[in-house]
Amino acid sequence: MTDVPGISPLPYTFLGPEGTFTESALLLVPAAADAQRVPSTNAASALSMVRRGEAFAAMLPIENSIEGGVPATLDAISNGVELRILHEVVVPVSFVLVAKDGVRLEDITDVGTHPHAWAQTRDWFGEHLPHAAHVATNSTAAAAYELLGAAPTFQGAVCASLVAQRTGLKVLAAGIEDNTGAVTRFVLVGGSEFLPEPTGADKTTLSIPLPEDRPGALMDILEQFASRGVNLSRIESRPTGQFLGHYNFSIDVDGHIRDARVADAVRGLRRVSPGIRFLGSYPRADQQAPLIRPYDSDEVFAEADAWVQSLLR
Ligand SMILES: O=C(O)C(=O)Cc1ccccc1
Repeated sequence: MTDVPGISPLPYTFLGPEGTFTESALLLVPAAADAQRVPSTNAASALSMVRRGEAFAAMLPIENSIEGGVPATLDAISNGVELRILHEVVVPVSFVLVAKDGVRLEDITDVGTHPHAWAQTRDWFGEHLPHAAHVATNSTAAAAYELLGAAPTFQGAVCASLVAQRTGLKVLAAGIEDNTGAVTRFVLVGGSEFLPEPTGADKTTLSIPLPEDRPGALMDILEQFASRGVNLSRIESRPTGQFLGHYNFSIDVDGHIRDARVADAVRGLRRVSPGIRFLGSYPRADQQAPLIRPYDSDEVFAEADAWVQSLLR
């Protein structure tokens, strides 16, 4: 495994088209801001580009503080050829409602946007356009561009103000997010040959199939983290699609796979759920170092290992 190279000859891809919040997040990564960037239609096609070696890495939204995980991203990284999260970016987002010239607020019956943008503006629409129906699009910018197409299926779109500026669409309302403190987390996903170096403030993402349908199965998973003092910062279940009641747990924990306590938890998880996927260890956006109990430090793990080895000699 190698550290992430600074410069790549391959392009970066992102949930497009141009003007998505995901593109703005990608531009915050210095190496990507200087590289070629190619939009993808959805998470699955972005990751296919990486898997085929046509893109170095893909930037995708993974979670926000209002609606939780982004299912399309969680599913696309948990299935198929293994990939690694290399980097995360956390940004606040603000939305505008746009329409073509001449369309008034009261003319809007249907609104196109990404499901997470709709979830973050629900109260505003409840108050100002209570009868408006949501039409789901692959991204916010895709909705805005559809308004300019031949046969839009909605009259209004929720997107970034940047898209309104670029397209000339009229802003009918700005700052329509219900919660001004809401943030979205984006991840840069690359090939499984990369592993960013530990920084002391890292995150590890895992996808763990619930081993079998029996009492305590989830407890067995969680116990692996608890007993090594590994803190969870996100846990979500997604159906595997195989049969009803079969779930993958998508989990973020504090720490790097090179931290002894995280590696030991992952070893335990491999025994409990052999289908576990390691989806990467990467620096935390907020640079917050975790609290580690004295007996969960690398040194104490190493001492315990050495002691057992000495017993076997
Ligand atoms: O659709 C976009 O612009 C995206 O980048 C996805 C998204 C949607 C809503 C909030 C944050 C990101």
